[in-house]
Amino acid sequence: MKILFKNIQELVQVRDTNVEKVSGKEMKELPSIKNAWLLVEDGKIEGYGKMDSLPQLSGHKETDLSGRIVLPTWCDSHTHLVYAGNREQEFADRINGLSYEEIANRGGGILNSAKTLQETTEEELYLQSAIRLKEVMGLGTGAIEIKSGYGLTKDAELKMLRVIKRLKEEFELPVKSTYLGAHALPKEFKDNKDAYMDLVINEILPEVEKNQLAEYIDIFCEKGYFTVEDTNRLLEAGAKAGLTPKIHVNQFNAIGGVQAGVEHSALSVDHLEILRPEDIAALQNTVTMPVALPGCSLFLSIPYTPARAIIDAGLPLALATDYNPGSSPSGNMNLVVSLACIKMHMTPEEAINAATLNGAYAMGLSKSHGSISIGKQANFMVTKEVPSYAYLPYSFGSNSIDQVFINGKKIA
Ligand SMILES: N=CN[C@@H](CCC(=O)O)C(=O)O
Ligand SMILES: [Zn+2]
Repeated sequence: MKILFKNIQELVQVRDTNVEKVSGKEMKELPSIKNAWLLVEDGKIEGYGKMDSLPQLSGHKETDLSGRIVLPTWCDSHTHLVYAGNREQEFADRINGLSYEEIANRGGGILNSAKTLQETTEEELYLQSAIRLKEVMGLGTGAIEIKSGYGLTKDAELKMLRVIKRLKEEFELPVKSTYLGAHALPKEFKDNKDAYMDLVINEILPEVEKNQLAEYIDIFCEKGYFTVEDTNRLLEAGAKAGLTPKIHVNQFNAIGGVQAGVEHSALSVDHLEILRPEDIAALQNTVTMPVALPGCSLFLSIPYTPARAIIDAGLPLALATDYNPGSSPSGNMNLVVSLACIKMHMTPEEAINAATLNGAYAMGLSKSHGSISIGKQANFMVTKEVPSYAYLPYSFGSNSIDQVFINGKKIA
């Protein structure tokens, strides 16, 4: 069945399918068509153009979108959406003066979430996660990556990854899965990190590979968590198991994680709140997408990723939510796009490019998602009556998204 959307006030992010990411100055350009039509057939984008070029059609359904803007759905390339319970008590502790690091050192933080998750059944974990996924889809997310890393035992890591697999099977949007066994060191391994790395690499990874539970591999490369040596060791083993790296680096300290990611042809290096000129230099002419997570900077009151330095150096940049219970308990990409404009000095065009096409690239999806292009999946969102696309980040905190379509089907 063909569906025609007509009289669209502005159709945003229209591109040839062969544009897989945008970098540097290109990020300021957001190609769009005013007073447009969009034709969808069998879940894919069949055509688009200006209303005065609308072809003769028959046997199709029509929807009038006067006054509405249409954009591709958000591509959220970094989340920890599968988790059990919440950590609002630690939130209160931080308000009362404890730092994220102090909370982690007291056994809170990631280890706190891991304890709760280990005690939660697989079914319950699925149900909690499915509620979050439905919520973010309603806010315009049409492709998502989800990590393990709150299990930290063989059973619990595999439980998380099976839940991600079930979300993949039961939801229409593409879900990419990342194995993050090396997220934090469990208490039992406090004095023996190598033994934990052995578990992550020799016990859990083979199961992940055998059961095809992940596409990507991740590690928290950070002082007090895992070193560059741990990162190299894990990523080598991951490559043998067919997993591409997407790694946590430079959140609190720059210790060489960017360089390690680039050397292993990481698809993305994420966080980058603390970035040195040599880290920016290392990213030049590579396949690695830098990913900023401004929700985490807001929530933890840490620096924002220096987007201007990255983009002005000619690099691409993607934006993602980092949705997780400890450092970014929001999966709202609209808020992320607003924060990028307000706090990271990105223009609305740069922020929308970063949250759509470049986000798709950071999940290996830019051939099928992230722009309005003929042959791509018809994943798009329709705004309420708003004056322009810049109104979306400008009106931070308001929900300007009225309808969401995944594979041409209205899901919200
Ligand atoms: N930094 C490491 N992992 C998560 C936070 C985990 C947590 O605090 O639960 C992040 O990306 O911010
Ligand atoms: Zn994260």
